[in-house]
Amino acid sequence: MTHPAQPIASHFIGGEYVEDTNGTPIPVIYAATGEQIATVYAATPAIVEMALTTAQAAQAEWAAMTGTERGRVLRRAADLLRERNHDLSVLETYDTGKPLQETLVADATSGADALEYFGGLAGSLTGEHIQMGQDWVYTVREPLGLCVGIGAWNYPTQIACWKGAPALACGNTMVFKPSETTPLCALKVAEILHEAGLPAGAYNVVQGMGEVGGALVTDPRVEKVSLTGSVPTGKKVYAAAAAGMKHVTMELGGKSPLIIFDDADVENAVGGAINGNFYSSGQVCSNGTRVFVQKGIKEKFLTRLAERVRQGAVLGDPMDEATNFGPMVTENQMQIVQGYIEKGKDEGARLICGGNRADMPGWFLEPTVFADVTDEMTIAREEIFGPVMSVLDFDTEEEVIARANDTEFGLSAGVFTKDFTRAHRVIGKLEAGSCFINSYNDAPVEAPFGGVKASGVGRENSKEAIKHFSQVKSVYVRMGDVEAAF
Ligand SMILES: NC(=O)c1ccc[n+]([C@@H]2O[C@H](COP(=O)([O-])OP(=O)(O)OC[C@H]3O[C@@H](n4cnc5c(N)ncnc54)[C@H](O)[C@@H]3O)[C@@H](O)[C@H]2O)c1
Ligand SMILES: O=CCc1c[nH]cn1
Repeated sequence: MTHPAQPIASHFIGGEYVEDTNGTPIPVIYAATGEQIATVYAATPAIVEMALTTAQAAQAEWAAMTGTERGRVLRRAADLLRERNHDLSVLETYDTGKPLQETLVADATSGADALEYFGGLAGSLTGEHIQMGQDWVYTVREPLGLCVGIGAWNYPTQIACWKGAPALACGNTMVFKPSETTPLCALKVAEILHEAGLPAGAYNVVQGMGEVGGALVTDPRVEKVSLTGSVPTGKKVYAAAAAGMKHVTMELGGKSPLIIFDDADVENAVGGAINGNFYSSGQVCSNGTRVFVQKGIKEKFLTRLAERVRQGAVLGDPMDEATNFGPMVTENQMQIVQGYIEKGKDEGARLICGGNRADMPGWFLEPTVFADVTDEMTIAREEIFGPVMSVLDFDTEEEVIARANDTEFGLSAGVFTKDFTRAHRVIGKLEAGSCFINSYNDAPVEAPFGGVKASGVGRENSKEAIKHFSQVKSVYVRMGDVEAAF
């Protein structure tokens, strides 16, 4: 019998599902059991061509609609996502393995927020009037044209919406390629957008690995590439886009610092460290995986952290809403993370809790905390993308700022302290794009999201995203005669 997660077809192009079984088969494995629940086929060159031609052809009609009309479609799609949140969350859980307790509140709901927010902004996209004596200049905010979105596997619905919503609000069309690991959810986003009234072809989904992504990025018809992925992929995609002088948004990896001062509320700091390391089993780009704890509260912090992790983490069937900690997305990702745990032990970090594969089917790892981690250790330098928290000690504010910034990454950073003067002073000196004070990992659509340094270029969400999916035309208008030299 066909599994309920099996999509109607692999791709969504021109407002309908499209299949081409000549592409490489991509098995979809449910991470909680290891069972194959669906198969999709990577896009062939013919499918890539169909998607690009269709999206390019749809752009003029979509851009010609008023912003209010475009916004109405996006807001209708947001309503549909919310109405169908339960089914979409179940699908997200099948796609990623993340527990339903999480997907019910963080995935289709976050996608709906993006569609609602950018739908609301679409009618307000205006230019400026600049008076120049009698003459004047006006500016027009124009769409870029055909945009490509490429997703990572940790938030398949959210990423499809975070890229699609601002692109469409500005009058662009999109071809979106989900991660080959989680190909299911973006198809539903495309289906719902068209059900909400999007013109056929304005948002298309094609499946495939890096090769398909590469074909999309290098196509001369594409004006903009928005990637969510790792730093190595980001460097390749940015270079390929630059060769065609394309606009880019790069949402890449991190190794973010979370700094906890002696005066912090310990329970809140522990809560922040848990949210910053164990949500989605640690598979979150912005995670604060280097937890710097000032020496005065170190042992108190570690004791409460270990108690809360041991007593609170419920590993189990992700479809059971009592489960709050799911498996790694793939067996391969689990093995990568296991390798880092072994490195942590070998390099002398002190294991506080976890450290093992859980004794159950699927790719489950225990939430793991290392203490006495030093800056040179591999687990303190490389993005692990799994449930492994490194706790490092520090003495002074100046010292911790320098150590926090000593990384190629710059996605996020957090500070816990009761001294708000210090909180703002420290945040002001941290090299990171998305920061938190006495909190961690909040990502509302109203706030810009993105990194500095190797963690990325551009911003998603908020009004900032509009700037990254549109360009400004300026028009000088002379009201009098033209003076010329001859
Ligand atoms: N900053 C953010 O917003 C954010 C959010 C989620 C995940 N991430 C990062 O994503 C990474 C995990 O996701 P992943 O393993 O899927 O990343 P990845 O870099 O392996 O793949 C990301 C996407 O790029 C595609 N791709 C690979 N090579 C390509 C090429 N040459 N040309 C075009 N496309 C190509 C993949 O098929 C996939 O769809 C982590 O580093 C994580 O930090 C960042
Ligand atoms: O994984 C990165 C994007 C994100 C952060 N918080 C929620 N989604």
